[in-house]
Amino acid sequence: MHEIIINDTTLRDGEQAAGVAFNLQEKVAIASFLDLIGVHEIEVGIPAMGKEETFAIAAISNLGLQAKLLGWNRAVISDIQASMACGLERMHISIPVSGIQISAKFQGQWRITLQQLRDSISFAVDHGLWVAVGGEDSSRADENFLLDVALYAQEWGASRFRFCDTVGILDPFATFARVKRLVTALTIPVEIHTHNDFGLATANALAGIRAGATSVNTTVNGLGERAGNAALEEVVMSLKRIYGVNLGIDTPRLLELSRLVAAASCSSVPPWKAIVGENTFAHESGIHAHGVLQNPFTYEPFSPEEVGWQRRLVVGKHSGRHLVSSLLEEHGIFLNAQETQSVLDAVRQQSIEKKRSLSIEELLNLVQEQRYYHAIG
Ligand SMILES: CC(C)(COP(=O)(O)OP(=O)(O)OC[C@H]1O[C@@H](n2cnc3c(N)ncnc32)[C@H](O)[C@@H]1OP(=O)(O)O)[C@@H](O)C(=O)NCCC(=O)NCCS
Ligand SMILES: O=C(O)CC[C@@](O)(CC(=O)O)C(=O)O
Repeated sequence: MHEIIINDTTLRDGEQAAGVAFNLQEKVAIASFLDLIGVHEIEVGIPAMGKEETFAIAAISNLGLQAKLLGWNRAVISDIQASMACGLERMHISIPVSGIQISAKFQGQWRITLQQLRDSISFAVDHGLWVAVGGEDSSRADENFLLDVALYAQEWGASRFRFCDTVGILDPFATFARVKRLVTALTIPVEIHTHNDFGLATANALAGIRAGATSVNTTVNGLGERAGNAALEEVVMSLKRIYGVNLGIDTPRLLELSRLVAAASCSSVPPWKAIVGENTFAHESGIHAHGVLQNPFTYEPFSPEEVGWQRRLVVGKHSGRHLVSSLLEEHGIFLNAQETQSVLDAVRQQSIEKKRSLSIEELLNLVQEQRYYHAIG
């Protein structure tokens, strides 16, 4: 597959998630960690937001990171000036491209919209800046109009065009077709930006890449507006494991990064969240655990260590004899078939009462209780 750039927007679209507000230290820590694990580009924020944001962005910009840093701007010259004042040299300029957005923001005057885009690209290019343009709501735009905007952006000096599925309404097939059309018509690279309103953000990001997008927006844990964005960890691991594309990202540190962002965003990651959820390499069910005990790949797509986890085998309502025996044998306890079954029955009962799996200590206590019952019975 072609070269793929990860342009992570945890610090911009991620932070736009309702109720999330990173402080200076958190922004710096997240940017530094993204850089440390090898993320290629970071959209650091929106300098037009004012003092606190520009202070944090300037601090990141002064770190001398390897990753390329982009500031997000409206097609407004004062926004770009604010980005320049932070020391940024790469500008992302966003412009609405759908009828509904142009009506709401530019009273339907698409000529004025285009003029503002041209003026802001020219301003940035004249100041020696690298410019990317984002077509906000590209997925709901008239396809010919979208293409015209992208071609104008290219002609006016933009070096990349971002296709945004702003309200996450496309499926992977439609994403592929729309992005392909842009990739075929443009000479500048295309970036894909997807939202998760129907749970398709990662699938759509991959479809965009398959269609020829060479750059993809991600956020850690899929954080972002409404249902969020394509998750960094999902995109990176899908590219690595499904498509065999190694981006040079230190994937064993993805879990640490996820925890950093979860703490900074005061939001916990669901246990079943792909790649970084705590259940992703936990096995409780009897049939699965039996398989995993023979060969972990029976029920794992790749090794847990590859993303920073360790495999967990836990006993609970759905467990079977093989798992119970195996865990007990690790603690030097060898039971016969009947004893194992009675421990398993007790595990099921306790698990239902407690509404969770049991810890190893609880399992060992159960064995002791069972033995006691047998002794007095
Ligand atoms: C950018 C920001 C500083 C502007 O604040 P504000 O001046 O108080 O204005 P509002 O947010 O209420 O309204 C947005 C304005 O930007 C305009 N606008 C929206 N998108 C635009 C674009 N891509 N290019 C140019 N103008 C745009 C709107 O038409 C509206 O203009 P108006 O003030 O002339 O009516 C503020 O919205 C902010 O801090 N935003 C950060 C988060 C955010 O909105 N992200 C969304 C990215 S799409
Ligand atoms: O970069 C752009 O042009 C738009 C990016 C955006 O994130 C804007 C948003 O809704 O916050 C989107 O999804 O359209």
